[in-house]
Amino acid sequence: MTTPRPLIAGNWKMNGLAASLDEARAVAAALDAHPVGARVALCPPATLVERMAQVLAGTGVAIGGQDCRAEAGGAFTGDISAEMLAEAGASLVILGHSERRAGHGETDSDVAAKVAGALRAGLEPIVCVGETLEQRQAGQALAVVTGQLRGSLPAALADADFAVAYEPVWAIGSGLTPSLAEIEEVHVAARATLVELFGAAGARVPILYGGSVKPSNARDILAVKDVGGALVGGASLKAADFLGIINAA
Ligand SMILES: O=C(CO)COP(=O)(O)O
Repeated sequence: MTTPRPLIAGNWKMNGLAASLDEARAVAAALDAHPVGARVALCPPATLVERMAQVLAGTGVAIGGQDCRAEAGGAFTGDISAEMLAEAGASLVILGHSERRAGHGETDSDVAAKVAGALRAGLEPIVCVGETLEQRQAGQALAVVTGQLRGSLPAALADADFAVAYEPVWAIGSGLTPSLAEIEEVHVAARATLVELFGAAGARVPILYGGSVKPSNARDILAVKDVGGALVGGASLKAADFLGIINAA
């Protein structure tokens, strides 16, 4: 059984106006000049998905959304559906990011419904899980992560391409990261849960690490057992930094 290529995905969050597309262009040009083994994706704000897809058409960089609503359409002011993202040119979507879980009250079952919506539209979901600092300090990190996986991953994923991202909430944007041993402990537990839920297919699902990944720590983190890529926030906004991480994979 071959190991899937690592996935390095950039999450621009609510950053980026049209001028930022130059950074995406620079990433694609560098990868064109020096192809890499990793799969690469950029997830801009929804307003830039279509234009980024046009800018990056024909390059190896895939485009993702940062969230979608579960329904295909309807009276849901301000929301967008997976079908809309797909039509705009996205092939992936980040779901269940901690900033959505905390800031928008998304529960595991909300996330599972969104995952089903993404599959309906043919998008590859990247499903995020991760503990808060309080939960880690209380010794609950593994229970939180495996519980979120069980609640957020519908059975329909058994026949689909998807990825999981372990993002400890306290490591996001903080410059702090867990130790390599702590990352391995969570990824190994996440792998066991994926195998329990999806059998052999669960053994192949990429489990990304996210939270203060930068060029200087990417190589060590990406070498950890069961780390199958990275979900990168701040360091994905500048082409040079993002390329430093991509080249560490
Ligand atoms: O939340 C993240 C990616 O989804 C991580 O953000 P940072 O890389 O900025 O810590």
